[in-house]
Amino acid sequence: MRWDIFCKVIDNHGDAGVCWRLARELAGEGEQVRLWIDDPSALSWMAPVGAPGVDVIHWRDAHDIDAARLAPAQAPDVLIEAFGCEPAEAVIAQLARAISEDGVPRHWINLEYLSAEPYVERLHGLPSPVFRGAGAGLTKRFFYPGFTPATGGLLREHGLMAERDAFDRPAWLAAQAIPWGGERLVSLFCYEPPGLPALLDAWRRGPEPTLLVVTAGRSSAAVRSLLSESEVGAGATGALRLHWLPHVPQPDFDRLLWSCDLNFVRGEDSLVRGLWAGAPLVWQIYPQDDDAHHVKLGAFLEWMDSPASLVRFHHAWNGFSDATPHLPTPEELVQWGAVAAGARTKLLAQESLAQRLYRFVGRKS
Ligand SMILES: Cc1cn([C@H]2C[C@H](O)[C@@H](COP(=O)(O)OP(=O)(O)O[C@H]3O[C@@H](C)[C@H](O)[C@@H](O)[C@H]3O)O2)c(=O)[nH]c1=O
Repeated sequence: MRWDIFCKVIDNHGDAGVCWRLARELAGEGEQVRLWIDDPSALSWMAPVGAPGVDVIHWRDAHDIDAARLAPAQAPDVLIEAFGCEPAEAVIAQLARAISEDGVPRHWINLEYLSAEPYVERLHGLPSPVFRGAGAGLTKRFFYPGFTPATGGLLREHGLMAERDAFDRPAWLAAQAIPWGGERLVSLFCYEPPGLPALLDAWRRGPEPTLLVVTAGRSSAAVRSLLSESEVGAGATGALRLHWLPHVPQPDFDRLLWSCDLNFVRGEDSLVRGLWAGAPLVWQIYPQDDDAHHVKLGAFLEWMDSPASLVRFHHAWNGFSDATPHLPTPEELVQWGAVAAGARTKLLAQESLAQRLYRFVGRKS
């Protein structure tokens, strides 16, 4: 089938990250995928070598499409609109014309944001008639990723767990030049978490040595802003050593999470990757103006069966409470790890997002 995925980059890397993973996975299943994206710059490090079967096209090139001159077979079988981004009219026109001409079932899907809130099960799959523009008269359907069987599920490639099981941690760390000496290894991917200064301070004071692998971009800027020049230069402060990771391709980002004893993730895609890693994780949720993210975080923590210590830590890390995050004790880390592993087991018993997407469009995976 032909799949057209439309992606508008709003901010950060989640829009491109989710769309790229989906495109790559569908192409891996033998699909023809065009990923239309208005700002492909992040793909230069996220996916530097691309993927067979995925054409990345700049959104503006859609203006050159003359829908009236294209055969229906050139229209998408499935048009995926990521996060309500309103795909290019020319491709919608192509879809509409093909539907009217060849009678082949075609689909327009609005891929939504991930949440563990109950509304996701209610809204997943609902139709939304289109009244305006080139698509007037068509119906799109909502596809909500989620954590339960009644939702659209989570992106998970075939064979991911086998790869994770065969993963050689010391070899990968050495290949990335991450100078791990056997100490507690922690990854940091975040915005500017209110709990960061307290946590850096706690790591600095010990009691055990920690190597913090700081990802590129906002995470690294946030940490650097809290250290002195000499600490940044030395890459160390007290019991804490720091490694500044450059932007790495998505598969290496995943391997970073597989390597660490504790992962700090943010947004949407890295949360899912943290769940597949199965190690203790702490999530900085993408903040929303109306504080809707408070409820969203609560729903996720509840779905995870999080113990009180993990809930408290999340509230402090995200600034929902005045408390400062304390270093998790070894016992707490064990408990958080058990919770993460349990969550992963629950998810692995379910179909992946791509498998559910196939059923959604009436195909077997
Ligand atoms: C740091 C780093 C990230 N990545 C990838 C992993 C993920 O695919 C992507 C980061 O995406 P996220 O984890 O979702 O976090 P994010 O904060 O970048 O994206 C956010 O963007 C907002 C607009 C959305 O509303 C949020 O829900 C969220 O998706 O970047 C790499 O591939 N290499 C790297 O070195």
